[in-house]
Amino acid sequence: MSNNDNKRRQFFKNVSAKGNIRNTKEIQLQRDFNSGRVSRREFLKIAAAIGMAAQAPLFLSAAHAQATSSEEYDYIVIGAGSAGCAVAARLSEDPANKVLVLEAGPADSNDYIHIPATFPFLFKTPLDWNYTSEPQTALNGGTLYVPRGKVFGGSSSINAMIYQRGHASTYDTWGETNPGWSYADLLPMFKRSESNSRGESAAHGGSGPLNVCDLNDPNPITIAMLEASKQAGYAMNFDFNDGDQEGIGMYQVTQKNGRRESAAVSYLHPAIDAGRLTAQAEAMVLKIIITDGRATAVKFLANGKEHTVTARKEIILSGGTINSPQVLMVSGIGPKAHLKEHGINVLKDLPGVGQNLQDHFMMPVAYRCTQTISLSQAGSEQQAALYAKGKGMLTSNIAEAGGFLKINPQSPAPDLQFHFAPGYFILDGAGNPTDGSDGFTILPSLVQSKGTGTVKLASADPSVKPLIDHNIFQNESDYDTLIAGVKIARKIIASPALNELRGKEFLPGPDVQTDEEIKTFINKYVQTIYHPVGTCKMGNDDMAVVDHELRVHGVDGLRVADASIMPTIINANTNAPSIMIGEKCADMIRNS
Ligand SMILES: Cc1cc2nc3c(=O)[nH]c(=O)nc-3n(C[C@H](O)[C@H](O)[C@H](O)COP(=O)(O)OP(=O)(O)OC[C@H]3O[C@@H](n4cnc5c(N)ncnc54)[C@H](O)[C@@H]3O)c2cc1C
Repeated sequence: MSNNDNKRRQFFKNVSAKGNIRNTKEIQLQRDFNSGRVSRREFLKIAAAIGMAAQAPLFLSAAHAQATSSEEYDYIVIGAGSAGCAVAARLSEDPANKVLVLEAGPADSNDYIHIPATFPFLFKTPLDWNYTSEPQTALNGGTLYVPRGKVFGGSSSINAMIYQRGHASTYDTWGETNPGWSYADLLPMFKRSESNSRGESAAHGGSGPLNVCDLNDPNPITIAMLEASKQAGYAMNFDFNDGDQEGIGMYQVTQKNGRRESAAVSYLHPAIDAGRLTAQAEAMVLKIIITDGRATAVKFLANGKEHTVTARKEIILSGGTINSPQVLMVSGIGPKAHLKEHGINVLKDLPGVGQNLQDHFMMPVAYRCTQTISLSQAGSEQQAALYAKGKGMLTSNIAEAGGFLKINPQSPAPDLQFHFAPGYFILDGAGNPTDGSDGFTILPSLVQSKGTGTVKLASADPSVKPLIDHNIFQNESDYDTLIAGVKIARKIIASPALNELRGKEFLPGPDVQTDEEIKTFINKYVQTIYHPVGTCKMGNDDMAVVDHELRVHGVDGLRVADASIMPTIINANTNAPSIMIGEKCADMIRNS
């Protein structure tokens, strides 16, 4: 049994003992509903009777929404992730639009999605596409783990819930060649999506579907890390999204009452419940069908059978940065020579499909903690009881705080981000000590990496994982930023505010001091921050895949709306921008 399985079991024992997770009756009801033994109406009635009503919409599987080959829709959205949920829900606001969402993964009924602190338990489960990069030259053949949500909500159902938009200058650069994409153009989209618990302001929305708030119960270690940062000389930042990104502070999170606000919770479920759209779970899209240069239908696999549904108006591909280029390529849209290599009939030669992969990279500076107050204690009965009240460690998003600094003074935006975790977070959690000890971690994060990578097909068969090559540290200067980050993390941790909590340095460890030693350590412990973007980039150059209205160049009736369209990576976490892209796409379709 893996370390993760053990943790899951222990955690479940404690939490379910307090009855805060669904009880046996609720689980049985869910099973009966999923298998079709009870109808949706009966489900809601029984859920009300057993006191599950408030949560019931989350557990309503859309498995009953079966699209069949004979059906036609106005819009078909491929992928119920951050962007897909937003675009589909917005399009469905017009009752004249018949909208279908096809999602390869299941509905989001797994408890670990909704309990914030348990998202790493979803890694490498069936709710994760569970990709691994190709061996990386700079890492001496080492690989990077690339989790991607395969479930309603997509990656927003398994992410760390940090709410960030990134620096305005990145969008302004996009806007130079893509009309309508400067930060000033996009701010209304960010605000429209957001309901910030601090209220509406010039920078924030107060009544959008996506709930954003301060953490209900920040860990005392996090508070001490902020104080230590101040002592180390860094400015405090109360709001990273109001135009001034630099400094250190608490992160706002996509949560409500201590529960996750995924794009499915905020956009998709309300639309399903209102009967405005059809969302089909466990429907794996195999191919977009192009007839005479127009995308007309989608072929998908559900319950072991292939179906083809027709789109009267448009198809919107929101499969995410890894899967969207794969779906395009297996459908005949992509670099000619590469498609031919796999025996795919080339319908549109677009050399940029799968190119321009960009990501963020981070690494742990971890210390033992001398008090038993870190997230290692999150599975206790006491914490389970607190969780029932929307408090305690289970409401933690793990990366509770952090900030942004500019290491290279020429950089238009901060190039180094920090993630502060009041627990261990080493090698995607898989490298955490197994002794149950307490610890904390600062993760310096490279957010303006200079290289680009690729997503290529391993096969024409859509069920075969594509080849992901980050080409990490293609540019030697990227090391300098992370090495600077390690030194700053150590400086912060050495500050007096952490005197009562600081144990021994666990990683890199006292022996690792020179730049060369730190570089060797980085090559062993670096990981992605799970922010791949750019593989179907927007623009009008030869390598662009979509135009500024997200329409695939040279193919009618087909748009891409997800993180893959970013021409350059923003310098912060990518969920809110992906949702914004969904909002923007819906707007452009409505106005077309
Ligand atoms: C572990 C983790 C932690 C993260 N932490 C944060 C964070 O704290 N803050 C933040 O801002 N960002 C975070 N991110 C990044 C952020 O969540 C993503 O950038 C964002 O969700 C991407 O949205 P998307 O719409 O591009 O793709 P996704 O949300 O990944 O959606 C793609 C959807 O398409 C579906 N799909 C793909 N192929 C097919 C197919 N063939 N047929 C049918 N369906 C298909 C997928 O199953 C998925 O549901 C994190 C990501 C991960 C994985």
